[in-house]
Amino acid sequence: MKNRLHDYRKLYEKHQLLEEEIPTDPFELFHYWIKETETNKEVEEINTMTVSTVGLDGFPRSRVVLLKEYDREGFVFYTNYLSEKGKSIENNPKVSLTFFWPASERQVLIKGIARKVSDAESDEYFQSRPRGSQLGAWASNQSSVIPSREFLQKKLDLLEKEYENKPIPRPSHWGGYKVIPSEFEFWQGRPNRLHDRISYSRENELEWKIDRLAP
Ligand SMILES: Cc1cc2nc3c(=O)[nH]c(=O)nc-3n(C[C@H](O)[C@H](O)[C@H](O)COP(=O)(O)O)c2cc1C
Ligand SMILES: Cc1ncc(COP(=O)(O)O)c(C=O)c1O
Repeated sequence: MKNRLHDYRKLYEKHQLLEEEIPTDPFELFHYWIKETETNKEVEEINTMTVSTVGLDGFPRSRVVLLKEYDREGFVFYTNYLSEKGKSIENNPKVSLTFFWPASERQVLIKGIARKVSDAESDEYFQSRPRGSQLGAWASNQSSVIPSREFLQKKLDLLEKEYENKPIPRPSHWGGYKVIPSEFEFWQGRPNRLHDRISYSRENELEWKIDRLAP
């Protein structure tokens, strides 16, 4: 059976991205796009991004994570350092991030190097999470094969008893990565599939080369 999705056809026409209107600093444009998307209250989880890594087997692998912080240096997400992605990053810190905001017909691609954030930063973020999520980080040996759902639940039950009325420390294998970009691409959907694509490549600490790419 062939399932055709040919009739999904959206015309992109909400915005444009023109050289004369963009900042020289890609972080500024990213910030502007996030802030603008945030004003649309119908958009959920604007901080989701796809992080792609190169696995130990040489294959790329992508998965969604939550962007928790960004500044003029980079983009931070939190995860298990011993997960598949954690092991991949330790072996090869070259990653890409992809944001897709359908409501504003925009995509942002980022190429960069992932570095662990400091223990102090990871501790601070971990302590801000709900206790359930903190215990979840202890309970889940992320990416490993487990026998059943019950196995996880039992671990959680034991952890709840162990940490009853006690602060929950951050597992040393759980923390943040900051992706330091060397390239950004801002994609704005336009009619006739002739989208605007503006790329920023890092030239030095402060300067970026701006190019328009064919859609
Ligand atoms: C909306 C959404 C947000 C997620 N956020 C995170 C996150 O911030 N950190 C994380 O480790 N996994 C997050 N996940 C789960 C990951 O997609 C993935 O399943 C998990 O990190 C294991 O990936 P790996 O086995 O490739 O390392 C999220 C999934 C979704 C759908
Ligand atoms: C496995 C996993 N770890 C971490 C996170 C980040 O969650 P939090 O917002 O609790 O830090 C998520 C979010 O979905 C997740 O699924």
